[in-house]
Amino acid sequence: MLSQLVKEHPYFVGFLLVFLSSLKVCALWCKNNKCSRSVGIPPGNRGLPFIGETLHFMAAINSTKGVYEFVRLRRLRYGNCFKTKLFGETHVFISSKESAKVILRNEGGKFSKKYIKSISKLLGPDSLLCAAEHHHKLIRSRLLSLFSPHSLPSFVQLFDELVTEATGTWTCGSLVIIQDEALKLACKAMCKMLISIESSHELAMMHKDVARVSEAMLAFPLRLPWTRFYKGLQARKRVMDILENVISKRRHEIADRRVDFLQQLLADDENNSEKDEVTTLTDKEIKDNILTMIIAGQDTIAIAMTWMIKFVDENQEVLNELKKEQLQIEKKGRGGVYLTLKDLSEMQYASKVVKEALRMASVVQWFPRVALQDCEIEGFNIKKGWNINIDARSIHHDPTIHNDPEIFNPSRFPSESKPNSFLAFGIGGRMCLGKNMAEAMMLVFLNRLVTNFKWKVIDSDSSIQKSALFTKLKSGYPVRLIYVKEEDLNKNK
Ligand code: HEM
Repeated sequence: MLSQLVKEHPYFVGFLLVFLSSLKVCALWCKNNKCSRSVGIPPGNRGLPFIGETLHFMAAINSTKGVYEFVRLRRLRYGNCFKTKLFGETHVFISSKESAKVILRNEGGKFSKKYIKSISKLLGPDSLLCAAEHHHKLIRSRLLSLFSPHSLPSFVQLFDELVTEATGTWTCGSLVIIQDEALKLACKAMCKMLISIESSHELAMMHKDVARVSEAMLAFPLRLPWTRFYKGLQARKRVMDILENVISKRRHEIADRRVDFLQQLLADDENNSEKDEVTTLTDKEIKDNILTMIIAGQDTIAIAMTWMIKFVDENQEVLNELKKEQLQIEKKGRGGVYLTLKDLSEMQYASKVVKEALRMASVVQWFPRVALQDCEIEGFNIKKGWNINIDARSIHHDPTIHNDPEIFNPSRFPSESKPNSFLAFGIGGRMCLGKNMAEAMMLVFLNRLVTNFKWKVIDSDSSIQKSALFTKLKSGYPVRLIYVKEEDLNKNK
C-alpha cells in the first residue's frame, strides 16, 4: 500500500517525509537548546555547544553590576527555577524558600556541595567548604569545637582591641576607605585567632596573597602564567608554605606554644593520634582549612561591614536610633575598656541593623550543590550530576517574603523572621561556622564607628568590583571624618 502511494503521489510523499524529518530535528533541537519550556525540564538557554552561556557569565563577572546580574536577568525571564550551562556543566538556579529548605537541609541525602573548578582548586581538596559528605562531616566535627561559645568572649575582646587600635589613628578630616580598613581588620583578626601571625610584614604578605586567591575564585581555570587563576594558585602555594613552616615549628617545639586555633588542632591531634586516627586531621587538611577559614571569614565580613555602614548612612533615622541605643549602653558603663559579649547582648537594635544589612547585601549570593540522583524540584525533573544553586539573594529580595524588600528597615525583625527566609549564613549541615563571630565583629565595628565618629561620604556609588566573588563595592566606600570624639583619642595615646 505504501509503495502504491509512493508510485501515485511521489511529490506528496517526498514532501511529507521532509516535513516529518524537520519536525523531528526541531523537536530534538528544542529539547537540547532554547525552548526547554517543555514539561519536566527547567526553562533556560543552554547557549552554545559545550561552553553554553559561559561567555555571558564571564561578561557579568567583568562588569560593574557584578556576577549576580547574570542570574538576575535570567530569573526575570524564566522565573523561580531556570537552567543554564556554564564551564561545560548544567547549572540550575532556584529561588524558592521551600526548595532552599529541602536542598540545604538535605535530609534525604540527595545533594552534596560542589563549587566550580576554580574555587575548589584554590581552596584545596580538603577544604571544609568543598569537601563532600563523609569527608565534610569528619572535618566539620573537628573544627566545630574551635567555634564553641567558649571561644567567643576572648575573640570579642581581641577584635575590639584591633578596632580601637586602628580607629585611634583616625583624625578629623582624614579620608578613610571603609572596605579597605575593614579588610585589614578582618585579616588581622583571622590571622591572629587562627595562627597567631602578628608581625606587620607577615600580615601584609598574608593579606596580599589571600586577596590574590580570592580574586582568582571566579577566573577561568587556565594555568597559564599571565592568567588570574595561575596567579591565585601561586599565591595559594605561598600561603601553604607559610602554614607548613608554622606547623613544622610548632611540632618541633621551636615556636612558643600559642593559644590559637592551630595549636588546638595540633594538640587534639597529639591527644587523639593513638586513640582514634580516623578523627584526627592530617597536616594537609589543617593547611587547607586554615586557608579556608581566612578566606571564608575575611572578605565576607569586610564586605558586610561596608554595606552596613552604607545602608546606615543612607537612612539617617536608623543612624539616630542606633546612636541613641549605643550611647545609652555606653552611659550605663561597660564592663571594662573593651566591649564584652554582655555589652553586645544589650545591643538589640544594632543586632537588627546587622541582620537587615546582611539581608539587603546578601554577601554570599547563591549556595552551590550537586544532585546525587535524579529528582524533582519545583515541578521540574533534575538529573543526577546537575549543579543546583540556591539563589539566596532573590529570596532576600522577594516581596512575597519580605515587605518592601528594597527598603532598609531593621525593625522588620523579628516579626518577619519566617523560617528559611533569612539565608545570610545558610542553613542545615553546611551552615556558616563563623556566624556568631561574624555578628559579633559587625556589632563591635558598628559601635565604635557610630559612637566615636561622624563622617561625610565621598563616593556613594554602588558599582561592584569586577571579578569579585562577593558583592564587593568598587569604590571601597570612602568617607571623610568630620568629627572625632576627643576622649577616645586621648585614651588611645
Ligand atoms: C558576614 C560574614 C559571613 C557571611 C555572610 C558568611 C556566610 C556563609 C555562608 C552563606 C556559608 C554557607 C554556604 C553554603 O551553604 O553553601 C558559610 C560557610 C562557612 N563559613 Fe561563613 N560567613 C561569614 C563569616 C565567616 C567567618 C568570620 C568565618 C570564620 C572564620 C566563616 C567560616 C565559614 C566556614 C568554615 C564555612 C563552611 C561551613 C561548612 O561547609 O561546613 N564565615 N559562610
